[in-house]
Amino acid sequence: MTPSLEARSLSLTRDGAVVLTDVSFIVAPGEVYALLGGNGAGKSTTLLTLLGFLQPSGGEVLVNGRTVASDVEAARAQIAYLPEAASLYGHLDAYENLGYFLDLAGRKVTRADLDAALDQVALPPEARKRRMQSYSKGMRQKTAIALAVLRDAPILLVDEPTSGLDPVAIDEFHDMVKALAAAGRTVLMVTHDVYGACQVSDRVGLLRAGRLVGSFEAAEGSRIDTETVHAAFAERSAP
Ligand SMILES: Nc1ncnc2c1ncn2[C@@H]1O[C@H](COP(=O)(O)OP(=O)(O)OP(=O)(O)O)[C@@H](O)[C@H]1O
Repeated sequence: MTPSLEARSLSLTRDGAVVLTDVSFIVAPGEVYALLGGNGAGKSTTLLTLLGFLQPSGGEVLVNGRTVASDVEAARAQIAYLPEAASLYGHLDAYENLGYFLDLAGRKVTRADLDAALDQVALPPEARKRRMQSYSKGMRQKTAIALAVLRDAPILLVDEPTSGLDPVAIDEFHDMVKALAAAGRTVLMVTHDVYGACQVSDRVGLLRAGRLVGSFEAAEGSRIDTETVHAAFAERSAP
């Protein structure tokens, strides 16, 4: 099966500094993959490279089996990118935001379609007509995920999804990710959160100083062991 996302011996230099070195991973369709690492490990850089905003200095990145550099627009059309702060308009309500961005993407949707997507992410109906500047981070994130669902993007790239969320919102986010994956979408999330990564992911890659130093997979019918990943994360020097 063609992977949804792939990094092949990816290396990258930013402002003369080596930021990624020989990073390789595969994310299969319908899989949740967490790229875990500390500050400055290269997680966001990896996402930006998959989106074609940064160019590899070595190796390549592929979306659905095609090198991103060969057709950046085709790659981006497959991807919904959720940056840490969801970029929606505070002076518009949820319906207006979704309508505006879907219009830009050339999608025609009805109010019923919007409500169905907002139901799916459990955004309370009474909030939907409120300006988004009054939303909590969790509510903004739900709206952004509803947008990704309505755009029908098969791949979601999510940057630090749970930072600043309360425990209930974190659980809701994890449930959404699992539901999206169960419906066949591929999710790559970058995070510092060992526990969350292990809860929700099929596989976890550990990035340290731009190198992938560990890869963890759940045994059949169980979750990835948080203790093992935490111990690897906490190691000071790369093996
Ligand atoms: N615009 C930039 N120009 C040059 N170097 C950058 C730039 N942005 C990030 N870097 C450097 O690239 C390295 C990786 O940064 P990146 O943002 O990918 O890390 P990260 O793992 O996402 O970190 P964090 O968890 O803190 O968000 C760091 O050393 C950082 O200083």
